[in-house]
Amino acid sequence: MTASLGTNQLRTLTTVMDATALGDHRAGSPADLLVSDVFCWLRRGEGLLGYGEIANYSGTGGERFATAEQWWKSLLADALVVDSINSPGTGPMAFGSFAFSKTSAHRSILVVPAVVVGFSAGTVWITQLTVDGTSPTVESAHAALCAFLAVDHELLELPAEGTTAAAASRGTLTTGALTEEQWKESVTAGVHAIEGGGLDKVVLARDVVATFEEPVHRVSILQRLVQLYGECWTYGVRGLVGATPEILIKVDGTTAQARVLAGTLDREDEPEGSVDFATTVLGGSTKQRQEHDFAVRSLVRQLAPFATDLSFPPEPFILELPNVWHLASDVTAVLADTDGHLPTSLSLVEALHPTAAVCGTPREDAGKLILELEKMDRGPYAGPVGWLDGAGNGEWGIALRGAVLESPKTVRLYAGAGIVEASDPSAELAETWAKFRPMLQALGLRT
Ligand SMILES: C=C(O[C@H]1C=CC=C(C(=O)O)[C@@H]1O)C(=O)O
Repeated sequence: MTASLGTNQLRTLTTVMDATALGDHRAGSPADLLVSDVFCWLRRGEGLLGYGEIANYSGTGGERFATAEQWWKSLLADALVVDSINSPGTGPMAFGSFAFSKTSAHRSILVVPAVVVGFSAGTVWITQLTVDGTSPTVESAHAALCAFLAVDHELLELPAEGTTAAAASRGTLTTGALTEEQWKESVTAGVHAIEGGGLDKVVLARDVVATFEEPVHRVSILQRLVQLYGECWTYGVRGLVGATPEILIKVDGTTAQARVLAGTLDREDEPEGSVDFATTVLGGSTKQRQEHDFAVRSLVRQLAPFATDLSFPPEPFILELPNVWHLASDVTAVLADTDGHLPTSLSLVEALHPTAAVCGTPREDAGKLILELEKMDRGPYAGPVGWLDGAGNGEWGIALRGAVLESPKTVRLYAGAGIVEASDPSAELAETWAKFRPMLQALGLRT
């Protein structure tokens, strides 16, 4: 583990944001406040944006969640907090992204920003965080935000509205770890492993690499995802960007919620299709229902020890996204209090990750097969991405429908599909293309 923080205690100040203090800067909606290296967690006009970095944790291995939590707790231990709002996401907070696998070389991170702007239920707040011994004030918080927005404005020539990240620079797509044929062979091997007994489901993913002539604009990727995939959670944590429809866990006080997805239908194959059509096709497919049920059961099994009450509807609903329909189940839990302590969002992430929506059933066997068949390090793909605060609240999505900006002109995209006994390799391959679509659109490689 490595960690960096100033020598002084963490000090934070949270206050209702005064939009007029932003002067010329875009005042209103979160999308107006996106800048090139912003930390981002947004959905339907609500969420959190972070600017700058004052402290961070980074680590690898099986203990990455526990060591990150310890680091966060030690930072909070003597923090000086002034918070006039006191709701999830106010006060001390950090953005995070964790590697999918404990064997990954990719470093999991928690990053404490210098300034946070939050949007929730009509309230807009600003938090300034310091570790350099200075005490934030209402004025210094707004001034710091203005500085981040102004610098970015000077550095970045934003593409005209409506243009896409890569519109100015042609991009090419190349194979990642496996060719399409090789990946289909891996799917066939996965199906054989399931037929052999002991394994019910394995989620197999693949990567493709987009290379551009000109540097891509991270900010316009985020803008485009927010604009096109408003129903999803648009995330940006350093080089990791995307718009996920799946929530691993959200903690708000004593309540926890998850949105479990598994079971997919490409909307492009059925341009005239409606939600009713998707209900019939997805809901009526034993294969899709099986895939979904494994995912729900794995989440519920892992969450149950932390809950006094846990509920989910008997039937999944259809989640309609611009690219696909999914079978979806929202699970709600009342968290159990142990010796006066509720589980934190990060401790639940540790217990729940990876669910059968991104790994398989049984988890251990599926995990081993993924390493063997995918021939790649998933890095942060399908790992938890989101934020936590000082009170234990947080929102953690599963990093799907995303990509890693590996260099200014290179972007690696990831997508996977749940494999069960009835899986057809060509259909699963087509499904990965449907799941690449949000990032391809954001990069201007598809309409
Ligand atoms: C593994 C991915 O999606 C998961 C989430 C929803 C539906 C899925 C499916 O139908 O296979 C996957 O379990 C991905 O987007 O890369």
